[in-house]
Amino acid sequence: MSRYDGLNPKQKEAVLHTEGPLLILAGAGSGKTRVLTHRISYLIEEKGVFPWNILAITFTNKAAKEMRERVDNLIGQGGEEVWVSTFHSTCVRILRRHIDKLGYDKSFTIYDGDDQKVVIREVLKQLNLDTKLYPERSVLGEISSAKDQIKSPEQFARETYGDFRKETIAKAYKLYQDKLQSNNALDFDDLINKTVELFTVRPDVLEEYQDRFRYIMIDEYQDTNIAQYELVRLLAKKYRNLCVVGDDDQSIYKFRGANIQNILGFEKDFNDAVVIKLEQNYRSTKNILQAANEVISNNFGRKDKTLWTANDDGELIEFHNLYNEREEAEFIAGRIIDQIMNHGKEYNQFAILYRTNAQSRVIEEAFVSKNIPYKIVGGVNFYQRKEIKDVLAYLKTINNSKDDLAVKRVINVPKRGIGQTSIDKANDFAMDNEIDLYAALKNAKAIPSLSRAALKITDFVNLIETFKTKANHIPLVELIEDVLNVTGYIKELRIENTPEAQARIENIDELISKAAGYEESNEEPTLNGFLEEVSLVADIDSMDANANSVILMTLHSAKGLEFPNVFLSGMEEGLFPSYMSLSSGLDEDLEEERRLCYVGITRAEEKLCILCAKSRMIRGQTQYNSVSRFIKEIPKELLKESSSGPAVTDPLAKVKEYSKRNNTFFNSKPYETKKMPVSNSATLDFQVGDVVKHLKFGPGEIIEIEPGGADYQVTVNFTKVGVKKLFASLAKLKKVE
Ligand SMILES: Nc1ncnc2c1ncn2[C@@H]1O[C@H](COP(=O)(O)OP(=O)(O)OP(=O)(O)O)[C@@H](O)[C@H]1O
Ligand SMILES: [Mg+2]
Repeated sequence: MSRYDGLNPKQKEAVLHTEGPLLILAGAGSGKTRVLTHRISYLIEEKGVFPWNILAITFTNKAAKEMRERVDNLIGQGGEEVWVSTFHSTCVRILRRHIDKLGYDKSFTIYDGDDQKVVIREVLKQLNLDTKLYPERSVLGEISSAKDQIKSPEQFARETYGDFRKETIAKAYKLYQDKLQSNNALDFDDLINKTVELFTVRPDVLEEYQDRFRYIMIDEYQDTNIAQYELVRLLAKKYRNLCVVGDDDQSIYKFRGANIQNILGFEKDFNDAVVIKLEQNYRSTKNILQAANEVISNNFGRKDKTLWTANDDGELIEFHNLYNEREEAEFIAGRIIDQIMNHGKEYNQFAILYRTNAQSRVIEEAFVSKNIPYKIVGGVNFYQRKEIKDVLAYLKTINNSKDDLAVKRVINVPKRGIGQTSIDKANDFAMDNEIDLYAALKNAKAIPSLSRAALKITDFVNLIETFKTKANHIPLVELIEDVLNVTGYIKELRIENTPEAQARIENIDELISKAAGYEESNEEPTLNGFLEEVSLVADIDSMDANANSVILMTLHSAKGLEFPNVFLSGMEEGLFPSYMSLSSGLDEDLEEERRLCYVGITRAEEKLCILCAKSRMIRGQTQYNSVSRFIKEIPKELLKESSSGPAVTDPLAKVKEYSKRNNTFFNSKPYETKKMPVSNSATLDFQVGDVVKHLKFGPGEIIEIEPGGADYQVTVNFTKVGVKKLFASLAKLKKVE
């Protein structure tokens, strides 16, 4: 039996169709990603294609890593020669070799969102623009969307002629771009656009890559933007072996320029494309899949698809309407503990998904107080932390001293008596002479009115120069340690000796471990390579599938992933669908939210639990929102209220919870009021004085039983762990006869 027999006939057809354009358009969990990995192995093993002739593009680094693992498992040796990477990493690899042809240095730096903000701030200042009228974020947003459409500053200016505001933004865009170039830096959008530019101005380079990537595959195709599509179109033009897989119902990045038209455009640009539809879902239970199908069927203007599954019906979908966000968090925590203690589940089988990053904090707090290990994906990224950015800025300065931002970040960190005025003078000097800041610093003595600061600047330059020399001879880890010691950075933290400083030291240690790992896993580790790897790590990479912890992330980050148990939290009007999508009044915005909901529901394999809160603190204000319309779109026979109560620790909250369950739960039609099923506490089979056994704590004696609203609170004196108060319905105590 061949490994391809495990595929259904449609999937097999897609795997076997290797020559010419192919579009696989299919719903969630239908095996699109699986088809791609099998296709790669089929090309290599059955068609004799060289691994290095294959390019597979995924949406996140995490997805690339997973695909790489699957490919390695399928084909073993040689698999590592296949390029499996995101659009951004693919472009970085190409640009590192060829960007000099566009007038950049090959050691260019990649700017993240924070770096971009620093640059745009300078731009707005230089153009004397009022940041109230031109907020940084919105100017950056407009620049980014111009870049998504591959519009140069000049083209943008031409198209906006006559519109004063846009003309001003065009000027800002131009200056922003000039600054990036003189810093020898690219932002994330540039990575794609510069590669397209390279391929356009240098057909010879394009052809080299066309010959290299004879077989191209793209996952999550529905979320590519115009620039990315152009890149693919160029690469695939010669051999036309392009296979894209996607689901128009999961297009959730319109705000980043993703363009559903690309799916339609594909059929136009490659008019002989074969289209294959997959209709069987292998991921979810019947109930979960039906709920997803029902919700998405409310969108108009979609390609109609019928997705079915041979999986079991599974459990009903739970829905809980809680009092506020804290109770929601407590509920989730209680439920997870119950599942772990009484149902043999593991932490890593749970994922909590939410619409906005800010929702995670309360859930995190509940988890911390209950000792639930968790990993948060997104939010404050490790690489956004001050100390990490500082150390990296040193490394960037050593690697590419044209990077003015990095130089400015470290020139007086730790403090070495170089004040802002001196830095400004050096900066002016650099601008006047059209050189980079570091070059100006090297010439400090020539800068007028620097006086004593010139000496200190020269010391700084000498320090960096020593590191530069060392960088070529010593391992990366040693270089980082050297930087930390010689500059006194670590000493300063040690002297500070606060828990916060300690945490910073631990983070730096973590970065050193990261560098050591990089050196071990790369045959030719370089400082440049390390910085590149680090700057490409999207938030999602902090997720380690092997770690046994609960995963918290936004719905956007969850795309393509699957988990046995999923909690969808904060399903309220104004939060999900978002206030923005409701207030715009545009159907397309609401439909994008609904697609996001479809993505969320279809992440669940076995169990889905949907939550909402009657009141919620958002940006410091309590809001009272009604139940999300998306919940109302799920047929009520698929929903149920769970039978075990939440682990509410505050007794008053428990009473509130009880009255809510019996009076107000589901009070908004179309749902009927459902009575909380009598919890097992009503039939307690033990009394005070009995010896009982607990799954985790072992044997103990019942000291007290207190009746509560919906449950009993039982006080037990355990032989091993002492006195504990437990909720009867959660604790599952067994009387020892
Ligand atoms: N023919 C098959 N037999 C058994 N399991 C399958 C088959 N096809 C897919 N699966 C399993 O179904 C699950 C979903 O597959 P996959 O992740 O490839 O779907 P997808 O279409 O890419 O989903 P999404 O739209 O969410 O990205 C995976 O666990 C996969 O291993
Ligand atoms: Mg997929």
